[in-house]
Amino acid sequence: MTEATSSATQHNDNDGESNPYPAHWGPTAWTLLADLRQRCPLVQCLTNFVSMDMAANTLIAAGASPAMIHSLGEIPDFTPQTHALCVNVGTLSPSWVPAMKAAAELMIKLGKPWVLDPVSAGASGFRLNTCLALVGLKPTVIRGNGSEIIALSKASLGASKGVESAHGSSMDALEAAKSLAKSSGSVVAVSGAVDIVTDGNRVVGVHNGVPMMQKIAATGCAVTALIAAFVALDPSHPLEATASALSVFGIAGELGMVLAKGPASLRVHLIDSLTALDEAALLSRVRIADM
Ligand SMILES: Nc1ncnc2c1ncn2[C@@H]1O[C@H](COP(=O)(O)OP(=O)(O)OP(=O)(O)O)[C@@H](O)[C@H]1O
Ligand SMILES: Cc1ncsc1CCO
Ligand SMILES: [Mg+2]
Repeated sequence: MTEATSSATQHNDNDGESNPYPAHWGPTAWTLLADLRQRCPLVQCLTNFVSMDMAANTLIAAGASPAMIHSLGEIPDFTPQTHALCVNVGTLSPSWVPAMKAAAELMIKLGKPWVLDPVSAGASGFRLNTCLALVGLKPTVIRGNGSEIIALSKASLGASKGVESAHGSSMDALEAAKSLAKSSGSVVAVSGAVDIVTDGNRVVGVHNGVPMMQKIAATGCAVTALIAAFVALDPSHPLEATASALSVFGIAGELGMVLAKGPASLRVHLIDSLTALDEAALLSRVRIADM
């Protein structure tokens, strides 16, 4: 047993009342990851230039198949072949918007899931209006940091540190996340030390990951792509799929951290750990709780 696995067993050994993490979440997350590796869902990503590499490698490490195909002209032929779509506005320019809308509309028409990452939604009017229009196209899941979810929920420009959250805790965005989930019909996830996932009524917290994950560009974008792959497997249970993807990605970070010397090597070891993640390590580390 590695050092990482042995310490994990201590905090998730189902020792009755002292353990706040219901035992069903481990098998739920493992079943989805095993299914993902078996079915290798094709995930189309219209994503920002910074995240293309990290998101593609995260999808491959998990067992999915990424395609960073974003031109409007290819959508009618290509998008129907996909199992899920990820739209990320990180390096938005006006020429990208028609393709984002067309791909999302086509997924809805085909009854397939799509996921929105509203990077820095409150940074400018153009970005906010684009994100609000995309929310109107009924994403299955919206995943952002605290500032992004608050800006979307209030439909107003707001404080952020560029693409990073200006809010110290994801909990600051809990009410905004619930309200956005209710108004949009989407599952909403807020990343942070504890990732919050809500459908507007039910709320779960995912207590996996390590703080250094924030020091790697595009970990948030990568986990949004991973959520798209998980939702492809079971589109009728997006809350379970989203919480499981966040937990699996966080666990890969925890395991990677054992070998990492800093953010650059954590990035490498996170991808390696996600590739190698087995049932025993996953079951001992999943930390998802009702809130
Ligand atoms: N303090 C923390 N402790 C543990 N995990 C964290 C912490 N902060 C963030 N994470 C994890 O890091 C990942 C990225 O979350 P973050 O909130 O930094 O996204 P983001 O701001 O959208 O990132 P980016 O825009 O760079 O892609 C998530 O998987 C999240 O769970
Ligand atoms: C740094 C950065 N700028 C636009 S998108 C992006 C990646 C993290 O969201
Ligand atoms: Mg982000």
